[in-house]
Amino acid sequence: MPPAIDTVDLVKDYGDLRALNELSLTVESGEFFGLLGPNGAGKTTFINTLVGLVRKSGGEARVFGHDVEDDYRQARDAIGLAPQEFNVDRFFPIKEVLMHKAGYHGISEDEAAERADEVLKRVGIYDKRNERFDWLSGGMKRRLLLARALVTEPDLLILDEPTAGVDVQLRHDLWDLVTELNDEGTTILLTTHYIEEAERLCDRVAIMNEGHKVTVATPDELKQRGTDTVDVRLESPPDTEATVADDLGAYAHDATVTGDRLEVRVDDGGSTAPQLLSELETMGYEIADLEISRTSLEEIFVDMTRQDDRSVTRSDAPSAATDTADGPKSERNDGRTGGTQEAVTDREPDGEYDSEREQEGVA
Ligand SMILES: Nc1ncnc2c1ncn2[C@@H]1O[C@H](COP(=O)(O)OP(=O)(O)OP(=O)(O)O)[C@@H](O)[C@H]1O
Repeated sequence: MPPAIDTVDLVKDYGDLRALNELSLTVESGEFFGLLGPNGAGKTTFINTLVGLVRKSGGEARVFGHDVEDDYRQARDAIGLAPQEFNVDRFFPIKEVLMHKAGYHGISEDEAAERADEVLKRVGIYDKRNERFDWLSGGMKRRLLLARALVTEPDLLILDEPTAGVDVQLRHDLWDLVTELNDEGTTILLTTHYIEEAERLCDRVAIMNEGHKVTVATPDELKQRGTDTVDVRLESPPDTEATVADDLGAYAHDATVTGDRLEVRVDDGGSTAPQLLSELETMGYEIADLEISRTSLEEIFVDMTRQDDRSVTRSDAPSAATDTADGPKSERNDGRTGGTQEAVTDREPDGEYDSEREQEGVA
C-alpha cells in the first residue's frame, strides 16, 4: 500500500512569499497524523495543495500514489476534506448539499441519498437534514463539514482545525468519531492548535514553522525531548546559593536557589532525582519535599517554533500575477464563496472547470 500522503521537497510560493519550503512528509496509510504549527506556518496551504485548491510551485505530492495534479481525480476522490472555513452552499437543504458532493464524485443519486442520511446520523444532525446551512448552530455547521467530508467514504480524511471554537461536548464527540473512523481504517490528517488534541489522538505529529518541517515524532518522543524540572524544598536554606548549584553533576542543566527551594532542570526527572537527592545529602542538606514536573507538549511546541525574527521567508519566485496560462490567474479568494482564506486555482490541472472546487471555496 503506498503512503496516504507523500510529498518531496514541496514548494508553494504566493508571489514572493514562500508558504511551503521544500516540505517532505510521509503519512502512512492508516495513521492518525497531526500537523502542528503556529499561525501562518503553512498547514492550510499544505492541505490545499493536496486537494488541488492550490497549485504547487515545485516538488512532488502524491495521495495513495496518485500525483495530486497529474492524477487529480484519483487523488481527490480518495480525500474527504473538512476545511477550516465554512464554505457550504447556503441555499440548499443540507441533505442536498451532501448529495451534490457525492454526485461530484460520481456516486449515483440513490446511493448519494442513502449515504447522506447515514453520515448525517453519524455526526448527529439527521433531524436537521431539511434545513439550510445558515439555520444551523456553529457546532452543527462543524458537524456538517465533517459529514460532507465523509459522504464520499474517503480513505484519507483531512480535518483542518475541526474543533476550533466548538464547545467541550462537541469536541469530545468529534474526537470519539474520528477515533472510530481511524480504527475502521481511515487515514486521518488533522491540523490543530490544541496540543492536547494532538497528544490525545495522533500516532505521530509533524511540527511546521514558516513552511518548513521542524520535526516529525510521536507525542511521547516529543515530550522526551523536553526538560523536566525537579523542585526540592530543603529543611533549611543553603548558606550560599552558588555552592549548591555549582556542585551538582553535569545532568543539572540549570539550578536556581530561592530561599529554601532549589529548582533544577534535567533531561529526565524520574531517573536523575535519586542522584540529585544523594548529592544534596552528601553536601549536608536535609530534604523536606521533592516534586518533578514534566515539560508539557505545549512548552516543547512553543520552544521549537519560537522565532526571534518573525519576518517571513522570501523566495525569488515570480509573483503570482505572472503565473502562466495553465496556472492560476489569481490565487486570492474574492470572497464569493464565504470568504475562505484558501488560496485557489480557477482551473483544474487539465484545464476543466471543476464545480466541486467552487463548492469547496474556489473562486
Ligand atoms: N491566497 C494567498 N495569497 C497570499 N498569501 C497567502 C495565501 N494563503 C496563505 N498565504 C500566506 O501563506 C502563509 C501560510 O498560510 P497558511 O494559511 O497555509 O498557514 P496556516 O499554518 O494554515 O495558518 P493558521 O494556523 O493561521 O490557519 C501565510 O503567511 C499566509 O499569509
